[in-house]
Amino acid sequence: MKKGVLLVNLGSPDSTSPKDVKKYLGEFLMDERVIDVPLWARTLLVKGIVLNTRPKKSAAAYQKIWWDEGSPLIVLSKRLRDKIDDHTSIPIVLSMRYGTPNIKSGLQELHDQGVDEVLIFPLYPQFAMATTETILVLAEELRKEHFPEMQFTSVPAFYNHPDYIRVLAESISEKLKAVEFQHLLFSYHGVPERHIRKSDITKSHCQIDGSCCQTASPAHQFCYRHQCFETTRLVAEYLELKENTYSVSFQSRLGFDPWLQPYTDRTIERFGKQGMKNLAIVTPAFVSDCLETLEEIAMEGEEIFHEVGGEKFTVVPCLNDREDWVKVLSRWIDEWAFSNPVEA
Ligand SMILES: C=CC1=C(C)c2cc3[nH]c(cc4nc(cc5[nH]c(cc1n2)c(C)c5CCC(=O)O)C(CCC(=O)O)=C4C)c(C)c3C=C
Ligand SMILES: [Fe+2]
Ligand SMILES: [Fe+2]
Repeated sequence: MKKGVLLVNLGSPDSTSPKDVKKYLGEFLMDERVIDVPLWARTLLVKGIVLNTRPKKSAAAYQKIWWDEGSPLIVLSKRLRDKIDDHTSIPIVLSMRYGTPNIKSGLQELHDQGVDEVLIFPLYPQFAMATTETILVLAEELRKEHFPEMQFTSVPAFYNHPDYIRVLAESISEKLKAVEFQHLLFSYHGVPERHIRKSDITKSHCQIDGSCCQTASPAHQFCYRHQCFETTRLVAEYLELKENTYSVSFQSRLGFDPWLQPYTDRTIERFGKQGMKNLAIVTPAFVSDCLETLEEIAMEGEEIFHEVGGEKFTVVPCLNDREDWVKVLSRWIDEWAFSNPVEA
């Protein structure tokens, strides 16, 4: 059998035009693992309401961060793929869950290269049904329908992997070594609380209260909230951060359901109002800089902080195509490809 890797990230619109943004948001938000309500309700909400208003607003936000080469998320993911490709001999293809290049074309590309054993590699450190799970489910549907001879293995969430923690912690320490900051905020993409309960394999562990995520449980294999806290705890331990000098918040909420709290925008506002002058922020749910880090955090977040009296707002870049990150990913891929040889 011949091995290959499908790296998968979230995806972006093809351009910043409201038409392309509408197409992208339509695909994204009609995913039953993103907006997890019955099809009729999702259709009414997304096609009847959200797609009539949000594309214009989102397109304006994308225009603020778009690069000459295209969407930062896609450009940075391509750079990462190319650098990994320089380190390893097995085929590496990049796909996006929404928009282009899509997962079907990625699998086709691997198939055309003779690959029949594929490592599906969702580029998300923490598991969520709206990210990792939707990739794995779609890939499996496509395999059954179009590539039945292929075999898939997938990379589990790496939120607590020592290599990931080290690289993330080093990236923070590099950015902050010459910066004075009073507090480091770990801002993760939010999800509706309902998603956490749905992913609870024990069906009773996740209460989304003060203690469940700190109490050992098999539910944590699929608990996004627990995994965010663990990433934070391990990075804080690595960097020897003192208690009360760091905390967790959740950004990018959409709609009226309760999402994971505390919300990032309100946290930034509260810090400023309490008199904090220097705030640093890191966004570990994203491995590539994107709309949510470059616009929502680095632009809007900074504006909120300044409006309430904050002075210095430092944003740690995502891992993107950092050399140590590329080396870690290449090694993980090589370990999968070469430590487990399939008999001829
Ligand atoms: C309504 C539901 C959404 C859920 C649940 C959600 C979870 C989730 N998303 C990411 C990563 C990214 N999201 C990005 C953009 C984005 N996310 C949503 C909605 C949900 N995300 C929307 C509507 C958008 C589009 C922009 C907008 O209109 O606000 C991005 C950036 C994409 C880019 O092109 O740069 C990323 C990355 C994670 C990790 C996650 C759950 C853990
Ligand atoms: Fe999102
Ligand atoms: Fe939990």
